[in-house]
Formats: sequence, C-alpha cells, structure tokens
Amino acid sequence: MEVHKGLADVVVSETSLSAIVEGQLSFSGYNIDELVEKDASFEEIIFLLWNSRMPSREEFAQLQHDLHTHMALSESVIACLKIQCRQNLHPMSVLRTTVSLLGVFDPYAEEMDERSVYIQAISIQAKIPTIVAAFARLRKGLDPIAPREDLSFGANFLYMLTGEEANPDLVRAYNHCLVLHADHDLNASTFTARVAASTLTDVYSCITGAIGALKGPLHGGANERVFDMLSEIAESDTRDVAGYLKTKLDNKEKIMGFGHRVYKTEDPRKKHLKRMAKELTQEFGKEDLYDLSCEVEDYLLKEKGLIPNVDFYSATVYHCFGIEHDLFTLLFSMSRVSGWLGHVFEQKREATLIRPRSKYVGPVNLTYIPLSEKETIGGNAQ
Ligand SMILES: CC(=O)SCCNC(=O)CCNC(=O)[C@H](O)C(C)(C)COP(=O)(O)OP(=O)(O)OC[C@H]1O[C@@H](n2cnc3c(N)ncnc32)[C@H](O)[C@@H]1OP(=O)(O)O
Ligand SMILES: O=C([O-])CC(=O)C(=O)O
Repeated sequence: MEVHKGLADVVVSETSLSAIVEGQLSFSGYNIDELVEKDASFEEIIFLLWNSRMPSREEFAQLQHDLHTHMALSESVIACLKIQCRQNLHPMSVLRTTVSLLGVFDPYAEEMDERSVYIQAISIQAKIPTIVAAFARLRKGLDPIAPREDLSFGANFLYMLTGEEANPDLVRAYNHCLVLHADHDLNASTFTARVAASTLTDVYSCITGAIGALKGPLHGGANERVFDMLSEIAESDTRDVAGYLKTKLDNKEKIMGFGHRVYKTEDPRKKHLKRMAKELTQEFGKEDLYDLSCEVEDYLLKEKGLIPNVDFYSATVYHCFGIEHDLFTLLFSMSRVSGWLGHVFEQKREATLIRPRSKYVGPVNLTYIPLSEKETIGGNAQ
C-alpha cells in the first residue's frame, strides 16, 4: 500500500471552481489578476463560484438583494455572541460556534431541496460579516450596528465595525482582498467542507467544519501569527530581522506566512497583497511595517528559498484596515466561505463519498485480557 502523506499531489476530484495552472490562479476560467485589475466585485465572484459563470445585471441585483435580506442577526444570535464574549475564546471558535448555531434558528436547516440549500448558503454567506463585526464590537462593550441595504458586501462589513462609512479606497482594497481569498483548489478547509458534503450532510455542518480547519496556524490561522511575528521584531530593542529569523529556523520553527504546498516559486496573490500593503502603509504612515515585511521576505528567500504565501502581506493590509489581529482569520473566512459553499454544491452534485484508506502500522495479534483478570496497580482491588 503506497502512502501519500498529507495527500500531496493526489488528485481526488474534478472541479470547475478554481484552477492553479503554471503558477496562475483562476476562478471558473477568469484569471485573478484580471478580476483584481478590473475591479470585479466580490458579489460577482460569489455568483461565479456558485454558478460557474458570471451573473447578468439582473442576476447580480438579485444576489445583492438576497444577501441584504439575510444579513441581519436575530436577537437570539446576538445574545449567544454576548455569552461568548465572556469566555476567553479565540474569535475563530466564536465564529465556528455561531455559524453552527445559525442552523438552530434556520427552519430550512435540515431541508435538502435546491431552494432550501440556496437559502442556507446565502444566509451563511450574508451573516458571517455581521457576526464578525457584532462580535468585534460586543467584546469592547459596544452595541452591534445593523447592516445597510445600500452598501456593498465589503463596505457593509467595514461600516458595521465602526458605524462610519469607510473611504472608497479602503472599500476597494477590501474588495480586492475578498476576491483574492475566495477560492483556492483543494486547500485543507475546502477539502474539509467537501468531505462533509460527500456524506450528504447539511450545509451548516460542512461550513462549521471548514471554519475549524481554516483556524489552524498551518492554514488560515497563519495571518494572525504573521502580525505577532512582525510586532515581536518591531518591538524588540535590536530590531534584528536576520537574528530573529535565524534563531527560529535553527530551532526548526515554521515561519508563519511562508511556504506553500502547491506554489514553490510564487503565490500569484502575493503581488496584489504586497502592492496593497505598500499603498496602505503609506496612506496610514505605517511604512516601517511594510519595510520590515520586505526585509523578512528578502531574508527568507535568500537564506532558505522560502516564499510568502497569501497570509503574509494580508496581515499588514488587514492591520491597515484598523482590524484587531485576532480577527484576521475571520476576514479570510468571510471571503473563503463563498468557495466552500461552491464546493459543497459541486460535491453534492458529484454524490460520491470521500473515503480514503490508511495503512495500518500498529501492533498485531495481541491477546485480550478481560478487566476482571487484570491486577490493580499497587494490588488494591476496588
Ligand atoms: C492560506 C494558507 O493556508 S497558506 C499557508 C499558511 N501557513 C503558513 O504560513 C504556515 C507556515 N508554512 C508551513 O507550515 C508550510 O509551508 C505549509 C504547511 C504551508 C506547507 O507545508 P508542506 O507543503 O508540507 O511543505 P513542507 O513542510 O514539506 O516544507 C518543505 C521544506 O520547507 C520547510 N518549510 C516550509 N515552510 C516553512 C516555513 N514557513 N518556515 C520554515 N520552514 C519551512 C520545511 O521545514 C521543509 O524543510 P525540510 O525539507 O528541511 O524538512
Ligand atoms: O491552498 C492551500 O493549501 C492554502 C492556500 O493558499 C489557500 O487556502 O488559499
């Protein structure tokens, strides 16, 4: 039995959502460079990932309407968020629990017909930004802000965080982030969603599992830790980039935001995020953060041949949006959920159970001794 550790390079399904070919990333045939350069809206990408084609104007308007209809949170969900504020929980755990909880309040949650599944999907997609913004405010003792029907998906999130409309440059940059993070082949969280969907379970279960997988530091959780690392270097007395990284590498620690299972020369999303990091740090007088990031990138490429992944420069970009660093991975999930849902639909249509094998390497032919025949430790029978 040949073992494919980590399923590296194993092709387990077909997809028409995203493709990585010769280092280029495309969504249903549209290169991400063009989508970003021509300012495709994140809502168009949601439609694209769910339908494998771009929307007409009418379809786009309908999707926006559906999103706005489902954005608001019920009092019950807000009450549960308040309870979670009192615990020392990571915000990704709060999101995971709250998305699962949405299913409790959704009368369609256990229905499997196409219309019900669409309502479950649109509700999850629409509510995640509202959950994140409400949680960000509640934990500071502030009231949540209701979503507005006249704002785009990204603008609404930034508005619900602060109660102020964000400036158009920031909204544009945030839309680019949403587009860039939307889907990415069979990454770990998408695979998690597809494994769950392959059992024909409900949509809430699939997305709850995917959020749990994205939270891990080797996946989406890296962006938060990138910021921890940059802060640690910046706040140290010496600001010794080379010394800091060398010690980590000598200790065989992984540097967050670097390395990738598929990309070995460049992550095609990086150039966009690096450009945005440069522009936004200039706008907000945080050039030191950008310069430090470039120093880290140069050192790791030169010394170890390591390249930044999507999580490296996104940390600096999200910081410039004024977002607390423990919420960074939630921003990622706000976008990636569009891809997860597209994959859930695709997997349900494929209707094949995902069930690989493992090679057994444990002991064999042991003799079972009943508990009653076992001596107790120290000889004292209970
Ligand atoms: C959205 C995303 O999920 S992007 C990824 C986010 N994750 C991170 O940034 C966490 C840090 N990176 C990593 O842990 C890894 O690069 C992963 C998990 C992303 C990819 O892992 P794999 O494809 O299994 O690569 P693998 O671990 O085989 O790495 C190959 C070599 O590069 C080294 N390497 C890879 N990434 C790093 C890193 N970030 N820091 C230090 N060394 C690294 C490995 O130690 C290994 O070295 P070796 O051959 O001497 O043992
Ligand atoms: O594809 C991966 O393994 C990780 C990644 O870059 C992503 O999920 O965006």
